[in-house]
Amino acid sequence: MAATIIDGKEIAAKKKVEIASEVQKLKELGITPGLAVILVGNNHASRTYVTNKEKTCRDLGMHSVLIELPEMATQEELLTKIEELNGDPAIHGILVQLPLPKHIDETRVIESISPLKDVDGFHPINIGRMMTGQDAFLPCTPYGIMVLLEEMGITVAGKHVVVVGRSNIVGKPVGQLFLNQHATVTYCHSKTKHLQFHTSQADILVAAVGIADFIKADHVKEGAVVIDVGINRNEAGKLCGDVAFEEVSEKAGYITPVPKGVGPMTITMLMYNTLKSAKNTLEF
Ligand SMILES: Nc1nc2c(c(=O)[nH]1)N[C@@H](CN(C=O)c1ccc(C(=O)N[C@@H](CCC(=O)O)C(=O)O)cc1)CN2
Repeated sequence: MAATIIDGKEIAAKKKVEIASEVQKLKELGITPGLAVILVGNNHASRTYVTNKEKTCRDLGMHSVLIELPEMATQEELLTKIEELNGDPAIHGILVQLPLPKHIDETRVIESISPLKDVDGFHPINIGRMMTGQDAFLPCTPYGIMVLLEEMGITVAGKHVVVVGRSNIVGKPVGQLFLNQHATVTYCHSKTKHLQFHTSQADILVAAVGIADFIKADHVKEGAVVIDVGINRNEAGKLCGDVAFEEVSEKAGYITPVPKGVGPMTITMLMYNTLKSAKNTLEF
């Protein structure tokens, strides 16, 4: 039987209505959640994401600031800008769009953002808090995946989750979030031997490798939940995920499509984190 499609666009739309309503309540108390997004250089995809972030902010009634720096901006210029935003009371969230140009040290930049405004959830303090189960800003794509499963009524506790990929942005943190919810987690990566042996045992399989159509039906257990985090272009230039959707959807129980699966949740959870940060400034 064909898999149930997890409609990320629809779930994101529902969440955004909830966020917009919370934003209105906060505005009545005199606080408008504010997000600053910094874009360095001319990466075409990054510009599209940043424009979508700005638009979503406006749609939800939030304040949004876009700071554009040229490709050749120095690391010092970027750090000075972040320092300014760290001290700006109208800004509750700061995000530096990744990837950065090669001459800029990404780790140094992420660590310069105040952990209290790190709505991307990439700062080591937020990562550490997440790992120890404390309140933290959770990275938006992994957080979005957890919300998708919750909205679909898919339980996580006791499940065997296999994550293929170990990036700092998606693979590592998503495994941790599953562990926090009492799943048994296996990480696979480019050096993993017998990949299919591992993936075919997964109750929930997360593909975050960045290779078009990498996960085939043979990698998947009958009835598994398959989460596709990939955003790739195939030889024909068509947007596609890490999962060979046509064949895998014949075997899986649930599957996220690309586009309109995990992707729309990333920006939605960014809005959620910005709202959360603004709420944190409320004095009781
Ligand atoms: N500072 C950050 N940089 C990057 C992040 C991030 O979370 N923080 N994630 C990605 C890019 N990204 C947001 O920044 C992002 C990627 C994809 C989507 C999305 O909605 N994708 C659509 C398809 C879009 C298309 O047509 O190209 C989908 O899957 O439906 C949203 C946000 C790297 N950088």
